[in-house]
Amino acid sequence: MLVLWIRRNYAYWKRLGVPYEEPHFLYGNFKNVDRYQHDGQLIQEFYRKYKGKSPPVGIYTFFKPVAVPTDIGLVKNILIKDFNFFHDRGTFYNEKDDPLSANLFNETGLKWKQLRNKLSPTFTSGKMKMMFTTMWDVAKKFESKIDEVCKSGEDLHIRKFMARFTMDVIGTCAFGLETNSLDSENNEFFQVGMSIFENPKHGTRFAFLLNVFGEYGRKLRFKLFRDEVIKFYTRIVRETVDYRLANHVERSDFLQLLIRLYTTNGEDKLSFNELLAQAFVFHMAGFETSSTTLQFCFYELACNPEIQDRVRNHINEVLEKHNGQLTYEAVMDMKYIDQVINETLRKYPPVGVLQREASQDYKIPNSDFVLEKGISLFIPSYAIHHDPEFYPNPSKFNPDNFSEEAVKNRPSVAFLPFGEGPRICIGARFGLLQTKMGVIAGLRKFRYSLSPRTKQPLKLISKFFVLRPDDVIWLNIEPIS
Ligand code: HEM
Repeated sequence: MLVLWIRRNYAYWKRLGVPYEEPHFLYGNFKNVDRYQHDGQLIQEFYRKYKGKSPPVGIYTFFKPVAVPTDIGLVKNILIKDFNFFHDRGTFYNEKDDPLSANLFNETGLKWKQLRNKLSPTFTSGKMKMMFTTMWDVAKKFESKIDEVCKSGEDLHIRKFMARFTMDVIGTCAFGLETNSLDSENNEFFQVGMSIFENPKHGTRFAFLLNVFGEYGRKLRFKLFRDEVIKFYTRIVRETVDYRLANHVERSDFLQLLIRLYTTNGEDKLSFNELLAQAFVFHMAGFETSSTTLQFCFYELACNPEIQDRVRNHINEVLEKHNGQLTYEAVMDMKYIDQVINETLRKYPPVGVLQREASQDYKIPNSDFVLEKGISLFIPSYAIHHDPEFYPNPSKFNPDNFSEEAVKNRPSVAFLPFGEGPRICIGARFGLLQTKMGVIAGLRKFRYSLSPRTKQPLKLISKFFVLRPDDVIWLNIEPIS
């Protein structure tokens, strides 16, 4: 019976006449993910093979059919124009046993929409401006810690360093907590936060399996996160909320905005678990994505000294224009850094595949194919970012890919580091700002080159979805006189 069921599932794309990749009997087309490949690179193989031949290619995660759009027009329709058909991601969560998992990223339907409306005001440019000074205080400390490493003559372990910086930024901006990870890694915040990605409860493959069997997963009481992670965040958020309410403490951070929604009696009210899940996702999504971006950015700057010099000169020129004052306006004026960060996000998008699920049948325009209700979609952002049609010589690190002219001449959805449409990353502004602060603080006074200890070429992996280098990147640092 089981074999028949599996065979029937694996005949899905053939029955519909959609070109497809032959699946492995158990894993579908995801046999090598986690072990040899990250999901973005795997999907890239299918994208390259079927682009121009069929608007979607059919694959399977385990037994579930997944459509991979290979046509940029279709990508735009799914993410933006016909979003009403594709408002959910279809990712697993289990509100009852793992409250952290019922967050904005995983929520579906009306609940997602209401939550998104409530949370969007948290991330306006006005709010970012308010957080600027707090962020820059952490960045200055980051600069002084680099100075210490520089004076010691040791190489810089770039992953840990960047993670410590972004952990402290998000710790203070999201929770109002001085996490002090830059002083020492031996604090619970850093250790537990890092463990989510270093030692995830499930690998990418198993997380995909949970997406396939969501209902059964909930019945069997599967969780996305380890018990110690759930306990830690529940305790820390509970203690901080109780303290602020009892002592009438108000701060300009994300938690304060969530507390306001928690204490209101109006329609916008959040329960404690809803508050907890959002505080958690801001923390989790907020530090690792920016930290990994900074890591790849400094790696590329070390490999491309002329670009590194150009960024440093640009910082100095803009600062001079702003009377030497590092203000929010001066940072916004540093356009070449935006180009460098965008090029980093193009080459190394932290999230290499965007997920969607069809909530109703969808006929693909100008074709006979119908994406049926319940079908998963994997938008191949990593593959699109490495497509020579949009980026000539895609393996070259070239910030000029983001000159005004170049951006104008490309479809907007050819650049998807934050996704697109109503489900675009809610924290994109914050992520970009903290990454930019890291670049400024890291580059003003120091020059970087690749240490011989760094293995080349870089091998990419993704544990728990976020792309990162498999081996440690070590950099040499020199002071700039
Ligand atoms: C460089 C930094 C970041 C990158 C590259 C990034 C990337 C992404 C991507 C690709 C998505 C999925 C979008 C889609 O499916 O269309 C996403 C969603 C999300 N991100 Fe980010 N992110 C970053 C920073 C942040 C920060 C700082 C926060 C919070 C403080 C955050 C919170 C979220 C949340 C809550 C969602 C789910 C949004 C929804 O479904 O409505 N991210 N992010």
